[in-house]
Amino acid sequence: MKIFAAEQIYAADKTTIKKQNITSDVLMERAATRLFEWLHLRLQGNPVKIHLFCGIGNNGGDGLVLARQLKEEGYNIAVYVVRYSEKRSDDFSTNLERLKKREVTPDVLEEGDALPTISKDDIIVDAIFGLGLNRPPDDWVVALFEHLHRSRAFTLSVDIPSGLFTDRVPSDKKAVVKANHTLTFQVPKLVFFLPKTGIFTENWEVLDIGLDQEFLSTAETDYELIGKNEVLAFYEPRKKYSHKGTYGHSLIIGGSYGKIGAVHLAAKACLHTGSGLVTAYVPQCGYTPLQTNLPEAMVITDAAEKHISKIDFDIEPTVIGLGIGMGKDTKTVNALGQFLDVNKTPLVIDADALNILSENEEFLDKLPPRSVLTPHPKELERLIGKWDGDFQKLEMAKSFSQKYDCVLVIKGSNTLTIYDGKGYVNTTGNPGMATGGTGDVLTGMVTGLIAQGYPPLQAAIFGVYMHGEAGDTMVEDTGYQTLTASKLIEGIGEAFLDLFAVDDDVLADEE
Ligand SMILES: NC(=O)C1=CN([C@@H]2O[C@H](COP(=O)(O)OP(=O)(O)OC[C@H]3O[C@@H](n4cnc5c(N)ncnc54)[C@H](OP(=O)(O)O)[C@@H]3O)[C@@H](O)[C@H]2O)[C@@H](O)CC1
Ligand SMILES: Nc1ncnc2c1ncn2[C@@H]1O[C@H](COP(=O)(O)OP(=O)(O)O)[C@@H](O)[C@H]1O
Ligand SMILES: [K+]
Repeated sequence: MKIFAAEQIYAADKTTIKKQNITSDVLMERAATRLFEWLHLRLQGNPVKIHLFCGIGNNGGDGLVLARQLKEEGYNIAVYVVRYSEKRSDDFSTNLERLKKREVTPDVLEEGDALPTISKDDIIVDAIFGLGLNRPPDDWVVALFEHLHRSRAFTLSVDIPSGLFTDRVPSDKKAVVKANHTLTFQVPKLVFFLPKTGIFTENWEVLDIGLDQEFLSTAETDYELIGKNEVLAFYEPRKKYSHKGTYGHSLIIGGSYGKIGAVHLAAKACLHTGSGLVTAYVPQCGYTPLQTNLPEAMVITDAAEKHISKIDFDIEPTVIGLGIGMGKDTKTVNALGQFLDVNKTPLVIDADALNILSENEEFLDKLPPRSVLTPHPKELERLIGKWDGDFQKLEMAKSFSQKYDCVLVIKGSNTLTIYDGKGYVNTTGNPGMATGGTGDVLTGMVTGLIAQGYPPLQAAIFGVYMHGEAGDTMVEDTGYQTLTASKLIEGIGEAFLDLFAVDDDVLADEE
């Protein structure tokens, strides 16, 4: 699913109004009707008090239309106009008049006014600011946001939590409404997925308001949200007359004394993702544990006992996963530099190999085109330098990826894959995966996909999705705390099966 920038959404609005020959008022009515239907379906006439806080722009207009529809259905509402500006949008004004005709006159809240009492069992609808926010809210509006938060009432934000910009991180966390749920129009917003801005809404949901389909499908966007539909398009079925040679040979290079487990996890994940053959290249201390515990994998050992001192092998791998548990011993650093001088095989690079690249920038020029780099945020900072906010981070990551022609997988709660100026936002995964070794599993999975012929960008996007899906499948049995990296590997098979599972609601429709 595409993620549109605010200007593109305004453009989609305009196109829709023109092509469907409707007014902006009709579009607002349609949007707010979707909000009403969502609430009504859940509340079923429940007399709970609903406080609707409306700004003076179109986000506020949506709130007023919702208030009118709730009133008509007999709900217990209180409506406030948060008068943070003298201006009013036309559709706001039209709908204020309509509401007044239904004998609902909103309380106007201005600087210095007493704030309404809200009980924690009430519901707050936040329609204060939408996509039009262009500067931080005034202090008294921030005080209102804090008042809403202190009430602990369920907070439903319209389109976007008020105070959240679509293109920058707010400098003051208090200046944003903390939403329990956001009902966003037509398309998800990038800020829902970034670490410093995603925290302002616990959940989000898209409401289809019928914007012009042609505009939506033809517009180019900088970001895309990756779910099952997107990765299904990449999936390559296994062929009946295939053999292990068909699915590539992965070489996993890494490990050091005390960190052989990392290679074990990556090699095992690689096998579970379908690589035809897997060989591990480790220091000698890794030989016995790997041969004992992972009989499917072959093992090549370095001359050194405890760390990699030379990367030299006489096999011809399809792809190499490099760096997990490798350490940064001087000999290992030299071995990596010498290896990159001669290597032509596609690479997936993680962990200590990334740190070595950060400290030896000249190595970056030696990477084969479209190498996949999988940094967590700290490794990313070492690679691209410090950033100021998530948006600058993304711009820096895009430049880095372009400069070195690499696929950059920024790991995190919503892992973001960057390539060729575009970002792919993953939707699977859970906090149970925040535990040692899960990144090694991802390296193995992406390596295994490239071995089977997936191009590096697709392998990264698909691997990240499947890794998160494996975590989501397993966490149902283990709970967050017990979801270890080994458990994650056990979930990879389920993640593949799930790609073709028919959703329960589809089955129900057919019955
Ligand atoms: N296709 C869709 O998705 C549809 C979207 N719709 C809805 O429209 C919403 C966007 O509406 P919007 O453009 O009127 O913006 P919104 O945020 O309501 O108004 C803010 C206004 O306040 C001002 N202002 C800004 N910052 C300020 C500040 N800090 N302190 C004080 N003032 C400030 C600024 O004016 P300024 O003062 O800068 O001239 C601005 O005009 C969107 O989120 C969705 O809810 C639906 O109705 C239909 C379909
Ligand atoms: N809160 C979270 N939600 C979803 N995925 C997460 C979360 N925390 C971590 N992960 C995932 O777990 C993996 C952790 O990788 P990494 O930090 O490299 O761990 P390690 O080095 O121990 O293997 C990444 O793929 C990351 O996206
Ligand atoms: K809002």
